Amino acid sequence: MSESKEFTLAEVTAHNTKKDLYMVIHDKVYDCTSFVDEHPGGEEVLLDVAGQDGSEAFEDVGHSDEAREILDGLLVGTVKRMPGDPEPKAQATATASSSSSSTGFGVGLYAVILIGGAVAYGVYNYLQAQQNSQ
Ligand code: HEM
Repeated sequence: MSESKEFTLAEVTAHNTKKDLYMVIHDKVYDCTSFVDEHPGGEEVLLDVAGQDGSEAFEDVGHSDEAREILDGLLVGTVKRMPGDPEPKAQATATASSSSSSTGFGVGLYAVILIGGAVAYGVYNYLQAQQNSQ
């Protein structure tokens, strides 16, 4: 099998058993069938993401360079994204976290405007009172 073969996500999904296990990591397709029994983290975790995008699961563990070398040896192709396919996992997470942090900033911004307005109003009233008393 050549490394340049392209798979749609639907094609990868079909390889979801212990005897035929493909996995997508960072938009590359890996045939992990021969590695299932050797995985130091056990076969269960690999079966959990069989035929799916395992990028997040793989990165969460903080696999070593050695693990990444093994991964290179299992490469069979790349993902061919079709219209309507879900976004790559890693990117989807980044978008989600950046949008949540921008929401936080939005709330903070409102607070600054409100407090700033209240302070300005207080100062204005104070100055008026000062002027009136003169
Ligand atoms: C084909 C993809 C994968 C390869 C080649 C691989 C390879 C390895 C290797 C070599 C180790 C030993 C520690 C290290 O060198 O980092 C390891 C540990 C581990 N892996 Fe994976 N792994 C893969 C996918 C996954 C996935 C998808 C998960 C899901 C959570 C996972 C979970 C773990 C865990 C929990 C350990 C720690 C085991 C321990 O220290 O007791 N691995 N993996």
